[in-house]
Amino acid sequence: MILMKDIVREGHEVLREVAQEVQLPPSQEDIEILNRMEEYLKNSQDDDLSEKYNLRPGVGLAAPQINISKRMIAVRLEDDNGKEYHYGLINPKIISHSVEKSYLTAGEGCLSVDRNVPGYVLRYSRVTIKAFDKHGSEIKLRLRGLPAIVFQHELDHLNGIMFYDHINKQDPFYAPEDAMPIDR
Ligand SMILES: CC(C)(C)[C@H](NC(=O)Nc1cc(F)cc(F)c1)C(=O)N(CC(=O)NO)CC1CCCC1
Ligand SMILES: [Zn+2]
Repeated sequence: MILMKDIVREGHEVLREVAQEVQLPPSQEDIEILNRMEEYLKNSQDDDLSEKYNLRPGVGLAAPQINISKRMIAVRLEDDNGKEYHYGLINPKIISHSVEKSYLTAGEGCLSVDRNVPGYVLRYSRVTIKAFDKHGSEIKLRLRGLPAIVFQHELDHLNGIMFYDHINKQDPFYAPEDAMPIDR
């Protein structure tokens, strides 16, 4: 199982690389990696297991964060309506997005960043993502709200982008008029 020691922290070059596309259909090895990433999120959200193994509760994880420079991400969260988003995606890409932006009013953190970096991270409010699942089938996801934020955060990791790269240097809490705040 993935433990916190397996999650690379900022400063590790793999977090600044553009990850490699995964060959389809995915190999057993790649499927196993994706399963372990999904399992980490599940374990980290289980009160007993997260305490027992000292896991930081995560809602998303990208393969580069476990030092695997491949285009795979795992997401596990529920939105405000209780809809579950449990996904393991291969070669995800945004194929369309809103002009409007959204941001978490609490700012963002990262499992690979052991410090607080205050400021708003502006992201597209709505995104359509095309990806492949572990069976190699193509899937399309239309996302908004917190799920859209999480998927964009994970996708950034596949392109070597950290959340704080988006924070306005002059005014970290700058948000355009028409941006939509999302409270946790
Ligand atoms: C780094 C950490 C703080 C653990 C963060 N969790 C998180 O934001 N939880 C959360 C947020 C909400 F808005 C509502 C709620 F119910 C729980 C997280 O897992 N990640 C995953 C990560 O680092 N992936 O690489 C960072 C998030 C920041 C915004 C999207 C993902
Ligand atoms: Zn992150």
